[in-house]
Amino acid sequence: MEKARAGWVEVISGCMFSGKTEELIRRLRRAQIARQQVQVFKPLIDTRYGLERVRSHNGLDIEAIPVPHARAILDHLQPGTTVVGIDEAQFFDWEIADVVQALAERGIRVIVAGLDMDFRGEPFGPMPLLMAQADQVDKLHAICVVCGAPATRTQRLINGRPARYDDPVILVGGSETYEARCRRCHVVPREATETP
Ligand SMILES: Nc1ncnc2c1ncn2[C@@H]1O[C@H](COP(=O)(O)OP(=O)(O)O)[C@@H](O)[C@H]1O
Ligand SMILES: Cc1cn([C@H]2C[C@H](O)[C@@H](COP(=O)(O)O)O2)c(=O)[nH]c1=O
Ligand SMILES: [Zn+2]
Repeated sequence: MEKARAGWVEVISGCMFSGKTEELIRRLRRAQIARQQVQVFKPLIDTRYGLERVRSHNGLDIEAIPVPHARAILDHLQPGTTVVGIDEAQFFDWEIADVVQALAERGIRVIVAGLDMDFRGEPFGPMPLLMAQADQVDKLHAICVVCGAPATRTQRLINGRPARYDDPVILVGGSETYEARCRRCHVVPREATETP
């Protein structure tokens, strides 16, 4: 008996503005050109660019299905789908790792994009687990807006000042609240006395 085609998991990670969504869309478009059947999912929490699209900071976009939790991806999966894209994976519950594994076991190529670290520089949600279980991981860099070096961190600014360590982890937003920064220029005050 012929063995089923093996699936594959790719993770595209990095800080905000590093080109994760751009790269996700590039890979998905190439898959469509290759006549693969593609489905794209995103967490319902991210409503920045309209409900049913994933969009990059420089305006590329692709149709996407918003889902309230990871398991719902399996409910929406169509029988002929061969490639699944998932954006903003850091916002999903931990079950996303099992869902991604299950898709790969069904022979599907899964391409996941998400923030590796939150604004504090700490691992973000299920991303470390997804990265550990992936077949391929690409960590992208942005440009530090302060010094021009490669950026690996995301700076959160509240009223123009660095957000403090005890701020809530989840705050949906774009360039009005976040900047790409290198390790040296990234600031997260821990103590009240450190805030100007
Ligand atoms: N500091 C920055 N460094 C690099 N690209 C930036 C920066 N600020 C804005 N951009 C724009 O953001 C685009 C990447 O957007 P996107 O793919 O949505 O990133 P991500 O999904 O990683 O947040 C770049 O091609 C560039 O046009
Ligand atoms: C660092 C950080 C980011 N977020 C939010 C802000 C945006 O809505 C997304 C990231 O989008 P992108 O496609 O990577 O540009 O995540 C957050 O909620 N908490 C954080 O610490
Ligand atoms: Zn810098």
